[in-house]
Amino acid sequence: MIRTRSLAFAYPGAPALRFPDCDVPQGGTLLLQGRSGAGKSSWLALVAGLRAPADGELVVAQQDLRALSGVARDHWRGRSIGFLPQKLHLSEALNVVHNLSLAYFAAGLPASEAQVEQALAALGVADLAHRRPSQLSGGQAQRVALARAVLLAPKVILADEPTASLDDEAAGSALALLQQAAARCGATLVIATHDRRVREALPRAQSLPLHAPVAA
Ligand SMILES: Nc1ncnc2c1ncn2[C@@H]1O[C@H](COP(=O)(O)OP(=O)(O)OP(=O)(O)O)[C@@H](O)[C@H]1O
Repeated sequence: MIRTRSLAFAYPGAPALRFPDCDVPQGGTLLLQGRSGAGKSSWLALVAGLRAPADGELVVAQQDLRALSGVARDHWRGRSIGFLPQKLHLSEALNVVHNLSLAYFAAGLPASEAQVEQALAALGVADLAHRRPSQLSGGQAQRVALARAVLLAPKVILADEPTASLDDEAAGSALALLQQAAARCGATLVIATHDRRVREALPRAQSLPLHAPVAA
């Protein structure tokens, strides 16, 4: 679940971004929509506890994020949030299994290679376990990154423009994988997008339209 009230954030020297209130139940799907610069990535960073709000209430997966700081917030994020960033951030120094294992360190948990293999198998990429990221196609890398995002059965999955630069067939399959992964964890799914194909594919999803601040 995600609940925000009067949520605001400001980059130094920039006008405040003020976000509309939002209530998404556990297991619900939210499309975070708005054109480039409207604040989608900033909203995701607030909900992931990567940035602190300048103002407002923010409750994610039953946790009031204002009550958490430092290491406690990092561990909460590692256990509660599955993040599928637009740039996948897979380390070329590590193979696929070891890339996924980093999720345990971030959450302060002991790593389990068996669980990593299960997560890869659930996304149909078990045979890629010992490859380096540069040996994966774009679609395979996205599946691996999604396996990493859902490895610890997060309460909330945040996907930043998951269909950008994908053709129609690949976009459809990325959305189906995201929905299946969220359903398996009972997670709330947030997709930040300005791709109209996402709205068409998920007609029943809640929508949170964002608007860029008007320059003073
Ligand atoms: N580090 C930063 N410092 C200052 N301003 C920033 C910073 N990051 C983003 N902004 C500004 O904050 C606003 C919201 O940016 P944000 O990246 O959240 O938008 P977005 O909707 O995700 O855009 P896009 O679809 O292009 O990724 C924009 O006006 C942007 O220029």
